[in-house]
Amino acid sequence: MPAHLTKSLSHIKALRQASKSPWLFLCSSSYCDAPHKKSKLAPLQERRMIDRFRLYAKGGGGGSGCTSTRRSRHDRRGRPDGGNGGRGGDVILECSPRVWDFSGLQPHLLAQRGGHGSSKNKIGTRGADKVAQVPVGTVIHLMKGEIPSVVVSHFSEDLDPWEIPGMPIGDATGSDQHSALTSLNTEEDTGSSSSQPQRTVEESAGKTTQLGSTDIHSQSSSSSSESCTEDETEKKEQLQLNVAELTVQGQRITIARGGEGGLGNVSSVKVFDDEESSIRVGLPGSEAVLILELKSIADVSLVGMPNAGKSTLLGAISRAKPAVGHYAFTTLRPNLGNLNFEDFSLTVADVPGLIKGAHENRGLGHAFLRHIERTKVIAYVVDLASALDGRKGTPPWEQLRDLVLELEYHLEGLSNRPSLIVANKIDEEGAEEVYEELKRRVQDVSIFPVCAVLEEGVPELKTGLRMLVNGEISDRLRLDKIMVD
Ligand SMILES: Nc1nc2c(ncn2[C@@H]2O[C@H](COP(=O)(O)OP(=O)(O)OP(=O)(O)O)[C@@H](O)[C@H]2O)c(=O)[nH]1
Repeated sequence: MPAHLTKSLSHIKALRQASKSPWLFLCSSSYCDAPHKKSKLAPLQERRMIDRFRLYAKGGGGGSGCTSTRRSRHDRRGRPDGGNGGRGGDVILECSPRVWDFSGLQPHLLAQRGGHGSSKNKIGTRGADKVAQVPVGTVIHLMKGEIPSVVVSHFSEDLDPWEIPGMPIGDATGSDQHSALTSLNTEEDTGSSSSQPQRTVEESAGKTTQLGSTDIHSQSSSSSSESCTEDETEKKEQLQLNVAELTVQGQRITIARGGEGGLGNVSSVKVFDDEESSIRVGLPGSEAVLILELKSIADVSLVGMPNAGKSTLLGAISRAKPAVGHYAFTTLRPNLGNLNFEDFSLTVADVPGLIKGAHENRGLGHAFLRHIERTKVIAYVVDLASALDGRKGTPPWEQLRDLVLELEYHLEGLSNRPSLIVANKIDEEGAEEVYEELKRRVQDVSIFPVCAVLEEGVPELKTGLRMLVNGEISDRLRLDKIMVD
């Protein structure tokens, strides 16, 4: 036996012997455990969401048709009885609230190919669809391939007798479904979105509908340009079309279609010999390369520094139950809550805390600045008590200045939308004076003093939010209206 092996064997024997002694056993077991101990990962890195994802999808190829002849004693020449090949499966994206980002997605989605036809007229089996779940608020940019098509059959709600599947529907569900999959601008024709003609989508297994003309908000076009400036490589690859948005639970779109199966010789299609083989072979599935981008969709975003009390506030104004903690970045994902009025409801997103330098991807950075892009109204939440009693926090007016700057650095004009200020933690000692000072230093925008914990000032705030979303008031927080020392 080679010398080094003898040496290691004797080492193992020594360890075994040592483990019989209780003292040494403790030592050896702790030694053995060491490599299994989970290394402590930085929590933010560990849970950083994936909000952009490049996806390749390919539909399953069609199965081949069969060439077969059935002969019998009575029919010596025989009759063709080869069945057609089965159709390949589709690749489908399904909108689901169970997933929050794209971390669970595979970069290559391939659907199953169709089965081959066989004798006795048997048609090949249809290839299984590949269904991948994507979060609510997924925007799809197309780099290569066909425009995705809506799968209508998936919607579980029963249709009313007067509704025809696939027709544009006037009610809320229908309009949601309709607006959810709208063709967006190409980069080249940004700005001409509203005048784009209606696009018809090719039929996909008899389950497709027409895509409506685009009515995409200016934010989408700005986001497309923003996303491109952000990633140079994508720019080179020429992101040609931003094609769809998935906003309603259960929506499905086909991003790559399965190929049709080849014809069996039982089909009464006359073919010449040289065409024979090509017509029998199933067609390949379509291919697509997509960029998925996640943006949550809400009417109002609560924007504030970490620990300002945004999650507590969301819980106070809606039925949402976000995690609340006295440490920064308790919120790692935007929480959504519904604010219901008698005749109206609006969605509020609690966006994770922004810090100085968020536009350079500090803190939770870009991921959440993008969520703000998709909200109509901004509610700036400031902590009145952050600089009280010798605490080293930032006074509310400075918090506001930093927040506006971060939004503007991220995307010019992002802060220029209807806004209000929530002056939170009014219950703390000395907060009243800070609130008075805040009113003096910040002008032209409504300030609502609130104690989120005790739900004080919440009804007034709700009314303010409603009026902003409805467009009854349109205050904006402007940098030159914030007085900082
Ligand atoms: N005194 C007082 N404390 C509050 C109030 N609202 C929230 N807090 C406390 O402030 C701390 C932070 O609250 P969160 O709601 O987690 O703050 P957040 O802004 O969501 O924090 P991030 O998730 O880091 O962005 C918690 O300890 C809350 O209990 C309030 O009105 N008064």
